[in-house]
Amino acid sequence: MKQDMILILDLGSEENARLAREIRAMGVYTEIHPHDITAVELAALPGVKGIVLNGGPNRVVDGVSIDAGAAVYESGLPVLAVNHPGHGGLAAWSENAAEREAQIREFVFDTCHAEKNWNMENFIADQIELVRRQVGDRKVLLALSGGVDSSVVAALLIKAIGKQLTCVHVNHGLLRKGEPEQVVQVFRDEMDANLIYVDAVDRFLDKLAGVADPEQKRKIIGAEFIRVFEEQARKLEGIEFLAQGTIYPDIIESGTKTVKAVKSHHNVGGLPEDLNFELVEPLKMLFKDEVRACGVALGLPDSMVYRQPFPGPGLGVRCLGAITRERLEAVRESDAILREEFAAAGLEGKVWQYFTVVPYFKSVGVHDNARTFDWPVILRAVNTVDAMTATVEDVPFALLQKITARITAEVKGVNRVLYDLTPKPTGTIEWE
Ligand SMILES: Nc1ncnc2c1ncn2[C@@H]1O[C@H](COP(=O)(O)OP(=O)(O)OP(=O)(O)O)[C@@H](O)[C@H]1O
Repeated sequence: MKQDMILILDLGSEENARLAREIRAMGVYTEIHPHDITAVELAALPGVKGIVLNGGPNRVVDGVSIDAGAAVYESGLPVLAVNHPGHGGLAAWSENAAEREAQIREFVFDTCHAEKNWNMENFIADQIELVRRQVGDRKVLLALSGGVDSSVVAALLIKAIGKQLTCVHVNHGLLRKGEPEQVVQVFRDEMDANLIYVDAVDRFLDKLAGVADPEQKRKIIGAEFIRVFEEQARKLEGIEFLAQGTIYPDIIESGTKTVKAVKSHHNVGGLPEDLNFELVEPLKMLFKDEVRACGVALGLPDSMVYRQPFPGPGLGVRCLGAITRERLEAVRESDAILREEFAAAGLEGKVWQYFTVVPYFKSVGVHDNARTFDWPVILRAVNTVDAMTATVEDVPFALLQKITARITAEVKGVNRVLYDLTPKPTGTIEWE
């Protein structure tokens, strides 16, 4: 490993992740570890130059105050205690941004003498080496959605182990226009990966036929995905590893007391035990913006690396109620027009998330002097910082009119366009 590291020990502070990002932004690598790290574990971490004990009110659990073990205080490494009474250090990080930065810099550079050697090039070189060491000449399987995380894992592993990696992309019919094609083009054609493309559209849509309940729809999509992926995995011989796009927030977001509670929501969970894979998770120490930077450094297209968040069940939750192929096409086509027009208007990357929804009722319209009875398309465009609350984008009226004209002219079965003006709360971002 080529990097110096500042270790942040988790005493329950909610701002560990923020601090870790701030230090990384200064060019020094950080990791967050549980407060009860042992001397052996500590010695096994490469390049540690100093330790921050980030305290705060949460370090008292059930009346008992958590503290780091003797290993930390006896390590001989510089230790900065913050908001951790009885241990000196700082009473608190400053509220003032410039002062806070100065406090961090003083510890990282003046006290610990850490070097600024955290960058994507070093990270990628290190991960390639680690993956090669872990995998040897054996084989790895990856479920590749075309989303940011699994795409970056794929690009990294192709670099590290080439054809020892097999990627499986499942087209369940609920992806956006052009996405399955882009996965094939980028990974099979341009990066020469072993890519298995599974056309499971009929399977998914048949299973979903007549199912109107949103929760039920999500469950069916999730369960069917596991089934399809498992079938593919069983057909392949000699695979010992499963690669996953686990990222750092997946690991630390639940860690108020300790980071040991690794969340499994990101995993291709639910695979039968007898498949018995060992995991390869090369992005598990990266924050989302670092994952994107890694993707760019590996040569992935911007449209893949900067794509807006997309729900796991895909367009299935935007084709309201029981999914039909016709309405699903109306969602896909109208979504493509919305994305095209937002990009042309310079809103791509500025608006957090925007998409279209097609409900299951129809309304009367007129086209070429004839009566129509077709669906409406609902446009949604929102901004949010944390997805807990969201505001509605103030889209220029002329742009809304242009999008309306295109959708009603180009999308089959649609005769009306509506704009959703509801912030969150009271409306959620997605409709289902
Ligand atoms: N259509 C698909 N084909 C293959 N793998 C998929 C597909 N959909 C999801 N996966 C796998 O399941 C994981 C979790 O999917 P989820 O929809 O929650 O996306 P995510 O957490 O945003 O990750 P990503 O950015 O890779 O899509 C993905 O990382 C990928 O490995």
